[in-house]
Amino acid sequence: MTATRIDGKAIAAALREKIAVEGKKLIDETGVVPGIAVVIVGEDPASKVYVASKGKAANECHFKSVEHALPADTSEDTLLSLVGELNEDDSIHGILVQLPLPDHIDESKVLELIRPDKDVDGFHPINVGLLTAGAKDKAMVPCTPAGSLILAKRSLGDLSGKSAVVVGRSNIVGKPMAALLLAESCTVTIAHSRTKDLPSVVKAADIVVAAVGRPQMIKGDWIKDGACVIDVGINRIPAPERGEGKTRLVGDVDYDGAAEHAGFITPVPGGVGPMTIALLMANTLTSARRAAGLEDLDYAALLG
Ligand SMILES: Nc1nc2c(c(=O)[nH]1)N[C@@H](CN(C=O)c1ccc(C(=O)N[C@@H](CCC(=O)O)C(=O)O)cc1)CN2
Repeated sequence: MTATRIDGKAIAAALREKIAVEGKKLIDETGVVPGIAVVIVGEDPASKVYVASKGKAANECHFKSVEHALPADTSEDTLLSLVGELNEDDSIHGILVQLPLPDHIDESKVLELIRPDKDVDGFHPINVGLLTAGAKDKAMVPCTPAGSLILAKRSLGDLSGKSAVVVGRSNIVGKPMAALLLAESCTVTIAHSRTKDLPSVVKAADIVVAAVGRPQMIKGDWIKDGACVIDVGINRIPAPERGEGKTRLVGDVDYDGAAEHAGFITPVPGGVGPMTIALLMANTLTSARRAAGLEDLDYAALLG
């Protein structure tokens, strides 16, 4: 079997276009301009690229977009004060603090200060609790898992009764992904570094979500024939074949090997990553619509 490649880049672009139309409609009909503030601390090159992409996407969606770039030695108190100001700013509907933060800043303190209704990352304990309690319609859902779910549903249709394995138990991806799959009535296993016989656990799954942060760790012959493989990993590895000192991005899955078994598979780059940014725009629009007293949009349905 040769898998169908899931074109996350194209799907994300289509979704951003739909959001731009809805953003414009909201502005024209209510005067509410969706506003997002992205805060970055330090000089991490990858984080700078992601933050720039978020600003560009927000502009294309007709949103107000504000970037706060703080030096790496910014104190925790300074960052907390900024978040406090953004919480009070009525023109800002979404606040995102780019992760990772420098070691001297307590990440959970910062994330817990963001007002839950402006928490477009979905990392605040209130949003985590709503999602875990099965009330995802009231929550802000983390962008990467929400985007991954859209890709899986577009590939397989109804996920009810399917077996899913999420490899990785991070708060950002693994745990919310498992909650979303459970809400779709999948039978969900969360696998991690202590899981015994990981290849067999993966082999049993109709849906494999790889979010472990280890380049090409999941091998092709671990994948069940016809499975849907969603690769969340973004790892930069040396690529001497491209020239001295060159690198390339790979996922957590051995793409070529897995594509021989899977029915559907996301590439890296061009799979889940672009969906993360599209869903951030979706969450910002949701927050602005809620502030205007409007109901939530169904972004999967909007995509058609
Ligand atoms: N506050 C947050 N911090 C981080 C998150 C997050 O969701 N919220 N996720 C990641 C980084 N991230 C968004 O912030 C992100 C990562 C990757 C991509 C992406 O589009 N990747 C491209 C490849 C880009 C490249 O060439 O490097 C792809 O996969 O095609 C978007 C967003 C950690 N921090």
